[in-house]
Amino acid sequence: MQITPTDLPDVLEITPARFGDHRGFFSETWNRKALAEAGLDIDFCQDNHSLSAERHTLRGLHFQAPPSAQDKLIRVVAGTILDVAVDIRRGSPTYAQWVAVPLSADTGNQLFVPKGFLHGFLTLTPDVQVVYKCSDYYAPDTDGSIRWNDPTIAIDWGVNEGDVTLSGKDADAPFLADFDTPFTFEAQS
Ligand SMILES: Cc1cn([C@H]2C[C@H](O)[C@@H](COP(=O)(O)OP(=O)(O)O[C@H]3O[C@@H](C)C(=O)[C@@H](O)[C@H]3O)O2)c(=O)[nH]c1=O
Repeated sequence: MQITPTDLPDVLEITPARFGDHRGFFSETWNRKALAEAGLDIDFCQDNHSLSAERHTLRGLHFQAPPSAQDKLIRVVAGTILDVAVDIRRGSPTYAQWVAVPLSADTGNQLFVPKGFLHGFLTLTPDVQVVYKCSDYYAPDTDGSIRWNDPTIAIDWGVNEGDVTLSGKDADAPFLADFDTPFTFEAQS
């Protein structure tokens, strides 16, 4: 397993080992002990799986507010996405900054997105299936979205507004400037 920090220190790219043979490959996609030894002992309790049929489907930018905030470990089992995390922790030195990491079924790489970050992805191929682990249960009352093309965040998605497929909730999501973030930055001691 290889763990690579991104430009946002708490967002990590994780690439599990794959053992290939004449049949294909085998990979441990999550091993709690191995991740705990790397400093990520997360008590995941829910697995999610989504299918996005069209290329350039965009889901995001999502969060669940405390007390139902979620750490997420995201991977792709069919196709390729551009996976994005945005720091929305009040007082963070990287507030409103984003990272984008391509995740693909071919490489099996994963993104760890902690509490306090927005998460979203753009599909780069048709028929994309994304699976991810969450550290808290779905809580619709605390579920929220920030506009995917928020001008303050200014993510370079590489697509034009008219070219993306969005849910109604995401198309009408508020902008960051109109949003009082429920997350506070906690400096590491
Ligand atoms: C997220 C979620 C949704 N649902 C339901 C609510 C709704 O009827 C249907 C579709 O929900 P959404 O439109 O919110 O699905 P989607 O847009 O795929 O939402 C997901 O986007 C990615 C980027 C994330 O990071 C996830 O945490 C989640 O927010 O599924 C659950 O039952 N459990 C869940 O955990």
